[in-house]
Amino acid sequence: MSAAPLPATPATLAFDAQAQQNAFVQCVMGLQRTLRTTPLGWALVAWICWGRTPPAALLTWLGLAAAGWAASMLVLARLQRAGPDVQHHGRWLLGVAIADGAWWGAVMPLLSGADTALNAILAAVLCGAMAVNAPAYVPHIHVFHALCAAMWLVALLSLPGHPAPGMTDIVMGLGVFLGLLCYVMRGIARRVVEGLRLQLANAALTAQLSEALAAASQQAATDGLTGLPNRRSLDQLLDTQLALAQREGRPFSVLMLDLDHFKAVNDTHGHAVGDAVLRGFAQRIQTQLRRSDVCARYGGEEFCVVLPGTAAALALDAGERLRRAVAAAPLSADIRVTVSVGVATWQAGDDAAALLARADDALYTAKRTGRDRVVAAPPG
Ligand SMILES: Nc1nc2c(ncn2[C@@H]2O[C@H](COP(=O)(O)OP(=O)(O)OP(=O)(O)O)[C@@H](O)[C@H]2O)c(=O)[nH]1
Repeated sequence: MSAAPLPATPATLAFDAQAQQNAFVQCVMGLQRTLRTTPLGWALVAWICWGRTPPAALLTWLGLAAAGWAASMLVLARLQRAGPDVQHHGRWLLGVAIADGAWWGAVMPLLSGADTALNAILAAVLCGAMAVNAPAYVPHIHVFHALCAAMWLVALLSLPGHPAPGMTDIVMGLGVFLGLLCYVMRGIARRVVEGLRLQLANAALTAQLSEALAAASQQAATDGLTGLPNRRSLDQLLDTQLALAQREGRPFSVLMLDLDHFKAVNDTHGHAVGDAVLRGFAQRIQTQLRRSDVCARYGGEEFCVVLPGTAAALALDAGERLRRAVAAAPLSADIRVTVSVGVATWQAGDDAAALLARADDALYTAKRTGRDRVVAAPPG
């Protein structure tokens, strides 16, 4: 049972083109392999004909075969270097096949004679040669048809005035065998090419899926408005930092930042401007951080900065730096805002909730004592 063909869409047509190119490359490589074993076929023919056909005829055929073989090898090497351009190089492959078929077919007019048994054996050798060649041509089966046709047509040349009885039957039998071989190989070829297309379709689908998955996980971790990591990412980051702190005693701090009187910005200028201010705020903060520091949107106009490897004093400095950077220039158009900052540094026994709660308390103190200031949470 053959695989169901893919429906014709732009994507599947692209797979078709790609599958054809792959098939072409495989065909060229397969032929090179087969041609390397061809001299064994010559040896067989020479052994069979030795003492039974005139040496001049045998030498003529061997010379013809060697010339055709060398030319085919050269063309295939060139095709391999040229790459999988089926449109431009397909006819060269066809040429190789026709030449191969012709010199194999020349066995009959050149080497067959009055000895019917010899003629039948030669025909059997030709059948074997075509059967050996067939797998190499499977990805490009119409070329195999040309090979068989060329061989049989040249074999037909032996018929007019042939001295041996039954020669017509032998050549016709050869034709029947080649016809059957072509028919069977055609079915196999269809399945192979379909398999190649499905393989490519699968690979493309897998690539699309992993891209979509990467985009989805990126989206799930990012705040849509500011492009900063969201609360979910923050939780993961805090877990990592807590594990490091607990295992290695490495300190880290968090800053809780909340824009001052942000409601007034929305009320005065509208929500869209408020959004622009939040984006400007996110950008401003990011320009002030080290590569290892992470600013996440905690929710609304509240943000949380995680400072890995940072003890209390340096965290306070960082908070102050951020506060000044925000107040220094408008965040969007001519809208200036200030920010209040609460600082908390991890201490043994803290989990994420306790650490954030201490930072939040410090932030609340900053708000309560006038805003636009940085307050560190007391230890304990
Ligand atoms: N434009 C915009 N506004 C937001 C967003 N999220 C929260 N807000 C607004 O932020 C404002 C927060 O107001 P409040 O909690 O009263 O705080 P505040 O006005 O900043 O006052 P203080 O924090 O006490 O200084 C509310 O008006 C929210 O609607 C957002 O994504 N975009």
